[in-house]
Amino acid sequence: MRAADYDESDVRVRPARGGSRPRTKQRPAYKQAVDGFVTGVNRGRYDVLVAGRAVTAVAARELGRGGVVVGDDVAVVGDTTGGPGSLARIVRVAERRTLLRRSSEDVGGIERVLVANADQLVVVTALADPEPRTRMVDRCLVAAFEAGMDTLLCLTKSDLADPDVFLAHYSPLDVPAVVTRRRDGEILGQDEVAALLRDRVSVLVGHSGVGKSTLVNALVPDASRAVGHVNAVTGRGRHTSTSAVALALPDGGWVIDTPGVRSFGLGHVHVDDVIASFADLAEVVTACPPGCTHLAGTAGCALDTWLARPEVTEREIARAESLRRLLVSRLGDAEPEPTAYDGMHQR
Ligand SMILES: Nc1nc2c(ncn2[C@@H]2O[C@H](COP(=O)(O)OP(=O)(O)OP(=O)(O)O)[C@@H](O)[C@H]2O)c(=O)[nH]1
Ligand SMILES: [Zn+2]
Repeated sequence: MRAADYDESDVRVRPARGGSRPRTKQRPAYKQAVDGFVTGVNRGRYDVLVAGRAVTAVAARELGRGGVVVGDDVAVVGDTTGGPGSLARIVRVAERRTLLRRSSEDVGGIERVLVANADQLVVVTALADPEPRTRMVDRCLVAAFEAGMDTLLCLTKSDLADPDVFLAHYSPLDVPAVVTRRRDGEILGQDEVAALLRDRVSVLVGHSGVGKSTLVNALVPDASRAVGHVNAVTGRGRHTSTSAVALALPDGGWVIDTPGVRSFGLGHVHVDDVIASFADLAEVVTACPPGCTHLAGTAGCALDTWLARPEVTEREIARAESLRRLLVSRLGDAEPEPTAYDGMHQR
């Protein structure tokens, strides 16, 4: 959506109390609105990139609390010079292409949008030190499937452990993977990662210590400066923030780092959201009884019938098992006890 498409008629008008006639109080015309891209959120202030300038903005009240998130394409009015002390106003949020959400299990399952419009979720996992947590990886993949995002596994520290067992575990899911390792103080495989991120908006998630910062700093040469800089308006260092921040990649595209996100509450995810990412199996389960959970041994589940075919292939069995594993990972807690990944062989 371009800014030129906005005008007064786009502004949501609250219906007047006690009558059907909408309030026609003087509203600003937004013909002057310009396009922006939200790169950060900090205590009610938004960092918006407008024509290459970093602009600080507030959000119009009608957009609601949490109505603007990192990754949003917005229309902005007011002072968009980006000069010291300048403040612009976000008046409109464009329709979102994807929506990465989490539900908080503690606050009655309220769901919160984390990032808008991202193309892919990059799950960063160390092959050792710390040990990979496959359940956490599974839950990230489920969140990405629900969000409508592509997925990428980024396996770090292959200098410490062989990636083969991990890769074999995930191959039935057809999730692309890239492996990095350190040699002589240099991280190898970074160019491959950069190529997979080019011209796309990628959200990076990963547990503490997996090497995510190392990767981000290598991909975005001035990342530490961007993250550490002190906000001109609030006077606070942005590194104190735990919310997502979008960093421009030198060759095009964005990396969205999520320092506060270690897990996903998946209470908002439905069985169908997961199955939709398995076109072949989605076809099979159309024969299931209504409300089928598709878990092994569920009465009447068409997956079991399909798996019992004499001509069933090993690959089909592996895919069905992987799907069922993801469906189970959707249940349960967001923060399980850390478990060592069995079957992993360290060098
Ligand atoms: N052996 C090995 N160590 C690595 C590799 N990449 C990063 N490390 C080390 O792993 C440790 C953690 O790396 P960070 O980049 O700080 O990890 P992080 O995921 O950002 O962790 P937090 O900062 O806690 O969120 C550091 O000591 C890195 O030097 C790698 O490929 N191989
Ligand atoms: Zn079923």
